[in-house]
Amino acid sequence: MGHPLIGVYHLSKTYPVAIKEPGLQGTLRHFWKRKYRQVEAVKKISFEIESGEVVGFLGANGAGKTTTLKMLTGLVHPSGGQVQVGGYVPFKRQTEFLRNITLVMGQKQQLLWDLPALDSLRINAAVYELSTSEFRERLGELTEMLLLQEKLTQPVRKLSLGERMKAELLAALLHRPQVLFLDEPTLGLDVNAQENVREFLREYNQRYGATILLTSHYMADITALCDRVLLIHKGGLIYDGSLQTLLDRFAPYREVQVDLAQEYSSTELEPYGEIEAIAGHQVRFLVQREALTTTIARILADLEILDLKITDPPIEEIIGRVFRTGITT
Ligand SMILES: Nc1ncnc2c1ncn2[C@@H]1O[C@H](COP(=O)(O)OP(=O)(O)OP(=O)(O)O)[C@@H](O)[C@H]1O
Repeated sequence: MGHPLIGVYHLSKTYPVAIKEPGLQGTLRHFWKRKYRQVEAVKKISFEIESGEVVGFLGANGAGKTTTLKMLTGLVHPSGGQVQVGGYVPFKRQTEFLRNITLVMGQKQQLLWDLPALDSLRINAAVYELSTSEFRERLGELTEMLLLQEKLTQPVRKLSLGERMKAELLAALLHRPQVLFLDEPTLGLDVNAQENVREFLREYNQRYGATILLTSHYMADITALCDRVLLIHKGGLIYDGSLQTLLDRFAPYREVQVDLAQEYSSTELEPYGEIEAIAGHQVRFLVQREALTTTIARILADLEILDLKITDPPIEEIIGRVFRTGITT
């Protein structure tokens, strides 16, 4: 058996954080003699990822996802354990390693605000030493996949958030990396733009056999792209396995959102499922998966409704359940 493409073994990161005591005395003492507290952001996590996999990396705010991605890309030095990506030690930041990977952070941008994206892309092409024909060919291909045609010649500040994110992805993928680390690539985008980005990532994975590790707060991103998920909680890895198993065990219900044509009292609505929230004419129910079809049939038959939507419960809700119930496998 060969090595996995990505190997992470007992990887840890502890950040020293200076503590300041309150008041002027504290400030002076802080100045002369700092005291540090250790924050264990990532605690001895281990996992392996094979070439071509798309893996979801889930965890609540502050769980340690970004820190892990930074160790995988060599931006942060691990405090303990080992990590290799494609046979390279990320923190050495060797040119060959950097040519093979990319890191996209939804909340940070690399494109220059006042310039057309095309100008920034030319800079990237020069940094990665692409020939003119390689640049043209990749630009053409990615522009078409991302439906960005006439947008690249406009100053970035004039693009919508979704268009900007797509241009960021184009910039991050111009050197055709084989391993993509994506931190919240759909953050803040509207549903339609989220869908476009997802569709693009799926196509990129299939066309180039690229490996993707991605974090997202949107369950829809994960269900659309990932068969496998890693779940991190307070720095520790608490689940590594199929998404379906996780959903079956910890999200045995779905969320049904109904726009009612008239007002109903909660007593009238209760028989249809556990009421999560009522706001005006909108009600959200939690319904067991196996009761879903019969429940929806009853809602449609009994109530006057304008619209009905079925979604997976939010990621935070699932993580909460996993943690409360505990994983035994
Ligand atoms: N440079 C740093 N110095 C000190 N502490 C840090 C630093 N970066 C992160 N931390 C702490 O480490 C922990 C993990 O943070 P991290 O950003 O990895 O979490 P995350 O899972 O990515 O969260 P989010 O979803 O909010 O981005 C947090 O408690 C955070 O405050």
